[in-house]
Amino acid sequence: MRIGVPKEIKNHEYRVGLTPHSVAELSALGHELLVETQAGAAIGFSDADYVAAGAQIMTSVEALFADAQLIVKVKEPLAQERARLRPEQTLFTYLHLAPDRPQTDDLINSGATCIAYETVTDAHGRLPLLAPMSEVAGRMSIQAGANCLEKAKGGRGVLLGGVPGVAPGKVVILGGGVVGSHALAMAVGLGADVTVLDKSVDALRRLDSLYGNRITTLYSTGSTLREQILAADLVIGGVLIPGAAAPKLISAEMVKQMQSGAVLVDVAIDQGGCAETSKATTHAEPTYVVDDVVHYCVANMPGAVARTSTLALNNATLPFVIELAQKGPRRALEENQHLCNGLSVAKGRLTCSSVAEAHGLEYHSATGMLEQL
Ligand SMILES: NC(=O)C1=CN([C@@H]2O[C@H](COP(=O)(O)OP(=O)(O)OC[C@H]3O[C@@H](n4cnc5c(N)ncnc54)[C@H](O)[C@@H]3O)[C@@H](O)[C@H]2O)C=CC1
Ligand SMILES: CC(=O)C(=O)O
Ligand SMILES: [Mg+2]
Repeated sequence: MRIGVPKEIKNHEYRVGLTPHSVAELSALGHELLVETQAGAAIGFSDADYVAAGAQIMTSVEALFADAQLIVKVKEPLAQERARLRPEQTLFTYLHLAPDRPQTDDLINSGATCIAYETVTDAHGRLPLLAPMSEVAGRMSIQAGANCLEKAKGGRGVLLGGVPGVAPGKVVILGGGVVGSHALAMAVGLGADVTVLDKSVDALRRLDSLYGNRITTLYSTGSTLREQILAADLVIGGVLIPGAAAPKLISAEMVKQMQSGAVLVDVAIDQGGCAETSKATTHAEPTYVVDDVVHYCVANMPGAVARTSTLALNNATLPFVIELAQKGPRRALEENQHLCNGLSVAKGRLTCSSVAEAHGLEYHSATGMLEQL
């Protein structure tokens, strides 16, 4: 199969879909790898490294999209990339379609087979291709939040760990999944006072068994949530309903009542964000202020630590890329239900029910579409 790896073009996005190590694995299996020039250069993967791994370097991204049967990326395709997709092509990347109608419409119109990393599942009901980036973003959320709490950044001038004789900062984490548990590890490491809220008692039980009375776990209800948000120095938004738009747990009215200079790091922004006041930002301009609350809403946080993130992402995606390449998309999707759970768009139809619901569009079962691929 001809596999194309374009250079990412989102703001400050330095990750790349396949590392030279992954390219070498695919190349050894007899696949043809087309890598856009400089695709990994920013994180130390030179064109020469890709050539040594068996790739052909493409100076024209148009030619790459025209030739490749499978496109492997990191971020959702931007408008100019979507315009290059062809009906015979398979796209394998993060999509985050529920909060993004223009992208949803373009992918439907492209006719391409679009598989979203973030809804591929595993045998334990987890999201193995989202997890590595959630680990990165969860860990980063505390360093980003600590930074925003500094006065010069608009924050309330609180040091998360406190000092002897002064209480630590109060961190409230919404969602005790992958983002939440990795944020928790960092916040505890810094010596902050940490509370985690979730609707899943199992998630809270797991965190309680790891941290005991070092942290507070709370079942999330309207009133526990409100009480915690209003008292917080730093709020981390890490909730997820797979594939769906994030639930708006923090109203604009709650933001008004938060402490002046408090910080919200809304990691869930890639699914639309969990606060009514959240809107996506970029690494170039990561924050804005609403009612004295600093909002950090970068939708591609792991792009900032792109080398670590690319390696972690490839560890998880490579087996699926190999399966797609070896079997072809139709047989790979037919034989692997977990991969098929990632199928979002096929032959101009939406095959992810939560995305269809978010946009009020018609849903077609993925399995029903496979015979047309
Ligand atoms: N901004 C960025 O750069 C990145 C964003 N993300 C996003 O972070 C979010 C979280 O991802 P993960 O931690 O991997 O998900 P996860 O599925 O591991 O955890 C989500 C948790 O939220 C809980 N939850 C769902 N609805 C809730 C509610 N109404 N109240 C309280 N808890 C609720 C679930 O029970 C679950 O424990 C996702 O939107 C993901 O796409 C992930 C990586 C990078
Ligand atoms: C998950 C995601 O949106 C990212 O890693 O950028
Ligand atoms: Mg206020």
